[in-house]
Formats: sequence, structure tokens, C-alpha cells
Amino acid sequence: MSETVGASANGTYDVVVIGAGPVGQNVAERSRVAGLSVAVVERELVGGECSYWACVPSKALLRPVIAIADARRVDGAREAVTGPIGTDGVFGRRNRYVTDYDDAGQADFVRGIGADLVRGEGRLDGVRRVVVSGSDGERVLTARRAVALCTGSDAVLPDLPGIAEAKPWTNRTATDSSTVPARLAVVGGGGVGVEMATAWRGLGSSVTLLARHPLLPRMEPFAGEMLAEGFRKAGMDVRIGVSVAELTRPDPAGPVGIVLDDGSRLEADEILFATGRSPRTGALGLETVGLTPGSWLEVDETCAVRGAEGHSDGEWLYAVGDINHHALLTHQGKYQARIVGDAIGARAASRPLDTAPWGAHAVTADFHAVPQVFFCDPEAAAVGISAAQAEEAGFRIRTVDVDFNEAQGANLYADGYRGRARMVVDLDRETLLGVTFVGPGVSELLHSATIAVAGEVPVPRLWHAVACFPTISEVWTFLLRAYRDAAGAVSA
Ligand SMILES: Cc1cc2nc3c(=O)[nH]c(=O)nc-3n(C[C@H](O)[C@H](O)[C@H](O)COP(=O)(O)OP(=O)(O)OC[C@H]3O[C@@H](n4cnc5c(N)ncnc54)[C@H](O)[C@@H]3O)c2cc1C
Ligand SMILES: NC(=O)c1ccc[n+]([C@@H]2O[C@H](COP(=O)([O-])OP(=O)(O)OC[C@H]3O[C@@H](n4cnc5c(N)ncnc54)[C@H](O)[C@@H]3O)[C@@H](O)[C@H]2O)c1
Repeated sequence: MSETVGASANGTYDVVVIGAGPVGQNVAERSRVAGLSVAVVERELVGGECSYWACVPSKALLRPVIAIADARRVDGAREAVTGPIGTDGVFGRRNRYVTDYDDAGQADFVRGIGADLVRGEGRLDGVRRVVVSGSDGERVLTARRAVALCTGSDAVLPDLPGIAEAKPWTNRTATDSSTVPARLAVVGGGGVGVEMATAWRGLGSSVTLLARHPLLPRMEPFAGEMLAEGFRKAGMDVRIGVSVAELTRPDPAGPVGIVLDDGSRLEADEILFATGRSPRTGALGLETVGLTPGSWLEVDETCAVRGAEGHSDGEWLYAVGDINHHALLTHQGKYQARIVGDAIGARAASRPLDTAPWGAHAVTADFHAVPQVFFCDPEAAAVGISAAQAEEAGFRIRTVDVDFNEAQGANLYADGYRGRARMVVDLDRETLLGVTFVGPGVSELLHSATIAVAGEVPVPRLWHAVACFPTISEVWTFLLRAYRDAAGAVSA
């Protein structure tokens, strides 16, 4: 199925983008805004992992689960939640959000911005050349200005005895299945593990979560601790500090036998491996431009790939989104993509680039202000760096922790509200390095913290950013008061 829409006569474009996930589409869009001709190569569905097997379906499955949990926390509303979750409704909703795995709408978007969509598998074939293999053969695309690699990442499965026989779920099965396994084992305590454990527990599975390390190891430790507590309350069996040693599934339609490294055994109807990602760079022709196939791609502040052949004549190869391993998140990849499209446009027009920190052509936020939300019960939301990371980086910091169970806005949101927040302050500049919130409904709070961190807003000025009464945002007042009190205690 090789489809090219409005193809340039000789396959020559200013920009060739490989991968039409959220990131590739944004590089294409900004390049078009810069007046450049663009081809976008896609081998599967326009929209990528994010639209069909990651962010969108996972949140579509999670939202009903969280909505029920929220209702159960409110006297009067609780009584109205009387029956089991409607799995048909949840799966139908998920299917709606993934447009029944039909990419026509997103393909129209690509055409609508005036880019050519080339269906097939793309790979580099030397500097500024891309070969696309489709069902009707191969064609060569030449890029006058730039090639942007936006091919994303795949689930990693550990090399364990019996893993192939066990036919484990990955993020794909965990998000596109419409059958609820009676018993689901989830391996991995990162983002996919905690969110999919929450979703499938809410859908009715009996879930065992097997994590080698504390949950969400890249967040402040209290985030993982509060999630583990919430999960146990929801009836999950959470086991931390364990590894899977071996799997068996003699009958493909039967249960999976799981042996742990401590010798204990359990059985599940399905097992999900949520054990990280690998870059889709194995068959991208990287060796034809002096790079190593299968590796994450190292990039500079404009996302130009370091070490690619041909850059001495001007940067032409970019790696954007998951494959540069800065932050495996859709919003962060789209942020990079906007900057890359603008940088390609500026370079094409021989305009100077602004690559200073926080400049228009530098992905500075990737290193200082990455926001992330895990949509579990409770929600965990953080931006910037943790206290441990700040100390390791040599900052002189003050860490401020508050339980904001008493905030009126939080209590009105949920009876018996339990929430915790941490703010890490750089004492030399009196600005925030990182903020973490854990509690029901905190996800929509995170952008306030992102603005404070990315904007380097001085703490004294934050006192003038008044939180509405009664909202969960009143946590900010709790944090600022605690910071002021701690400062007083130190100077006293
Ligand atoms: C279960 C799950 C939930 C997630 N939830 C969130 C979330 O809530 N929020 C968030 O920000 N992030 C989330 N993420 C991360 C997010 O999915 C990724 O960061 C995002 O998809 C990366 O976008 P991308 O465009 O780089 O890659 P992708 O979305 O993977 O798109 C890459 C595209 O390139 C195509 N491609 C690959 N190789 C080739 C080739 N050789 N030729 C042609 N086309 C090719 C692929 O088919 C695909 O369409 C989640 C991830 C998972 C697994
Ligand atoms: N809401 C969100 O923003 C969201 C949700 C899901 C995923 N994501 C992103 O997608 C990416 C992939 O998520 P993920 O959870 O697959 O990866 P991850 O790297 O976040 O977590 C994987 C976890 O699996 C553990 N692990 C690795 N090998 C193991 C093994 N053999 N046995 C047991 N545990 C093992 C690791 O220690 C780690 O804690 C992440 O970067 C994440 O940020 C984001």
C-alpha cells in the first residue's frame, strides 16, 4: 500500500519526515509554515503509537475508572455508584478515541497542511536521501534541506525463559484489548505499569503488580509510595523488589505460570510487560550516514543528530521525539518538533538561530521543565527535577513538603481528601527547580508549576499569584507558607 498524495515530480522535497506520529506531524507542520515543501513517510497508521496504542487509548480507558473513584469520594454521589463498571461502554469510548484504528482523519490533516503523505517504510540511504519501501516497490526521496527522523519507540521485553510461549501483553495489547482477563499480572512500575494496572483493575481484573524498584522511580519517592497505598486499597496485590525469573504457558489458551526470583510462583490469565522502550532505529539506514543502528540518537540543542555525516555542509539530519531519548512524552516531542521545524526554516532562509538557553531554537525545557502526569488513583504530577536530582546536580536547595488534606478546595473536591506536594527551591536564585503533586485531581494543577519552573518565577512573586478559593490550587499557598516558615526558622 504505497500512497503518495500530490507527489513532487522527481521525489525532491525541502524536508522529508520519517514517521507520522504526533512528533513527525508537528515537524511537517512547522516546516510548511516556514514555506518549505515536505514529504511525510509513514509505514503504519498516521498518528503513531500515541494515537492508537499509548496516550489516547490508555487515557480513554482510565478516565471512567477515575470518574467512578472520584464519585465514591463524595457523600451523596457515592450512593449513586451502585453497579459494576460498564466495560462495553468503556471499550466503545476507547474505540471512538482511536477512531476505530482508522487514520483517515490524521492523514487528511497531513494533506491539509500541504505535505505529501508517502505510505511505506522509510530508511536513510546516505546524506539527504531516503528510500521508501511500499507494497508497489521502492522509491527515492531527496531532501534539499533536512531529514527528520521521528520514528518513536517500541516496547522492550526482557530475555526470560518462556517469554515467547507466554505471549505477553505489551502496551499495544494493554490498550487495544476488549476482553477483561480475570487475573492480570503487570511487570514494571513505570508509567505504563502503574496506569495499565489502574485501568485493568478498574475494569474488573484481579491485578498483581510486580516491580523491581519502588513505583515511579524517577519521581519524588512519596509519589510511588502513595500510589502503592492507593493501589492496595483498590484491591491490587502490589509486590515491590521482585523480578520475574521464568514463565510457562503450555496451553496457549490457558493461564501463564510466573516464577519470581525469590522462588515464589503465581498464575495469571495474562501478563503485561511494561518494562521500558527501545528506539525504532534498527532498520533506519543509520549506518549509511556514519551512525549506529539500534541506538538512541544523540542530538544538539536544535535536535540535529550529533556525528551524522554531511553536517559540515550544514545540519540536515534531525532526531525528534522518543528516538532522541530526552523525554519519552508526546507533549515534549511536539515541543521539540515545533523548534525543529522553525530551526529548519531559519537555516533554509539563512537566518541566524537563537540557540541560547530558552532561545527560540533550543529545546531547553527538555532539561529543566519536563511536565508529566500519571493518571492513576491518586494522580501523580511533577515538573522539573526532584530534590535528589537537584542535590546531585550541586544546587543549594530547600525542599518544602506539605500535606494539603486541609485545603478547603481539596476537601470540597473529595471528602477525606489526601494529597501531598513538594517544592524544590534553588536558594541562590529563589526560583523553583521542581514541583510534585500527588492526590485526586492534581493533573490540571501541573501547568501552574510548569509556568513557575520554566518561567523561573521568583518565590516572592509567586505570593502574588493568588489561588482561587476554594480550589485544589490552594496547595500553592500551603507550599509558600511552609517555605516562608522554614526560611524564618533557619534565620531565627
Ligand atoms: C501506554 C503508553 C501510554 C503513554 N501515555 C502518555 C501520555 O499520557 N502522555 C504522554 O505525553 N506520553 C505518553 N506516552 C508516550 C508517548 O506515547 C510517546 O512519547 C509518543 O508516542 C512519541 O511520539 P513519536 O511521534 O516520537 O513516536 P510514535 O508515536 O511512536 O510515532 C512514530 C511513527 O513512526 C512510524 N515509523 C516508525 N518507523 C518508520 C519507518 N521506518 N518508516 C515510516 N514510518 C515509521 C510509526 O509507524 C509511527 O507511526 C505513553 C506511552 C505508552 C506506551
Ligand atoms: N502518562 C504518561 O505521561 C505516560 C504513561 C505511560 C508511559 N509514559 C512514557 O512511556 C515510556 C515508557 O513507559 P514504561 O513504563 O514502559 O517504561 P519506564 O522506563 O517508565 O518503566 C519501566 C520500568 O520497568 C522496570 N523494569 C525494566 N526491566 C524489568 C524487568 N526485567 N523486570 C521488572 N521490571 C523491569 C524498570 O525498572 C522501570 O521501572 C516512559 O518514558 C513514560 O514516561 C508516559
